Parts: sequence; C-alpha cells; structure tokens
Amino acid sequence: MEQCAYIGLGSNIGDRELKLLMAVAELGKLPRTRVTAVSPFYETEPVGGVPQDNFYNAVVRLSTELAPLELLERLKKLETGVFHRVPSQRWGARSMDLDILLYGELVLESEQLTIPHPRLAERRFALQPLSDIAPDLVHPILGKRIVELLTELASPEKVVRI
Ligand SMILES: Nc1nc2c(c(=O)[nH]1)N=C(CO)CN2
Repeated sequence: MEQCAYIGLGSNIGDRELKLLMAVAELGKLPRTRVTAVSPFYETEPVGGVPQDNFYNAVVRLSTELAPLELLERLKKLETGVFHRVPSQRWGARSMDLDILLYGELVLESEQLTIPHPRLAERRFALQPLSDIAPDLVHPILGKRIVELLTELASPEKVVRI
C-alpha cells in the first residue's frame, strides 16, 4: 500500500543547494516511490551547540510502497554512497542528512528507527519547511497541526528562505 512519508534534508558541507537538489532527484529514483512535494529551501543556523557552518534544510513528501525500515536503509545508502557521508560527531557537520520525519500516521519506536522523528517538534529547521508543504498535517503523538507546533516553538534559531 502506498504511504505518505516526509523526509528532512540537511547539508552544511560543500555546495549545499546543489546537494539538496541532488537529494530530491535521488529520492525520486527510489523504487516504488514518487516525490509528491518539495518545500522551499532554507538556510538555517546550526542547532546542537557544535560550532559549524550554516545548514541548508528542506522537506520532501514521498508517496512510497517501501516499508519504514526499507526506506531507512535506502536513505542511509544515499547518504554514504551518493553523498559520501562519513561518521561524524553527534550534531556535527554533514554532507547530507536524510531523516524520516513522519510516515503516514505511524508511531514506531525501535532500536533502528523512531517515527515521528523524536526531535521534530523542537526543530524550526524541520518544522518550517514541513509546514510550507503540510501545514494541516497532525502530529500523530502530539495531536497538533504542524503549523501550530511551529507557532508554539520557543527556540530563536534563525531560518531564512532562499
Ligand atoms: N540548522 C540545522 N542544525 C542541525 C542540523 C540541521 O539539519 N540543520 N542537523 C544536525 C545533525 O542532525 C545538527 N544541527
């Protein structure tokens, strides 16, 4: 069955805009998967306390028949195979980060994967692009719309649409 999944994209190494564009193209090549929406791109201040360059962030909506763990494996393969991501510090710089933010209404907590993404509601760099393409989507645990979560967000981190 086709499910609607939202993927968070982030890069702060190299040509960040080109990398986001490439990531959208690669997501569109995944088997049994279509890209059905792409958010605007944002330049965002790094979150997490590690001094590093600003990120570019975006969110892509997929319609996919891949199961959550299959999708996760595919995203990891893209991170390492296409974007040469290397293991790095937690919160540190990365060539490309591809995170499953939401997968239908699914709530999942396993060793490999937690859905919804556990820090989604705290991250302006994810909520802002998500609310551009899915403002009325309801967070399956918090029971609030994405646009409400964004409005309630206290963190001052700067995100600038490019
Ligand atoms: N603005 C921003 N900050 C981050 C990001 C990111 O994608 N955007 N990703 C991180 C590693 O998960 C750590 N900090």
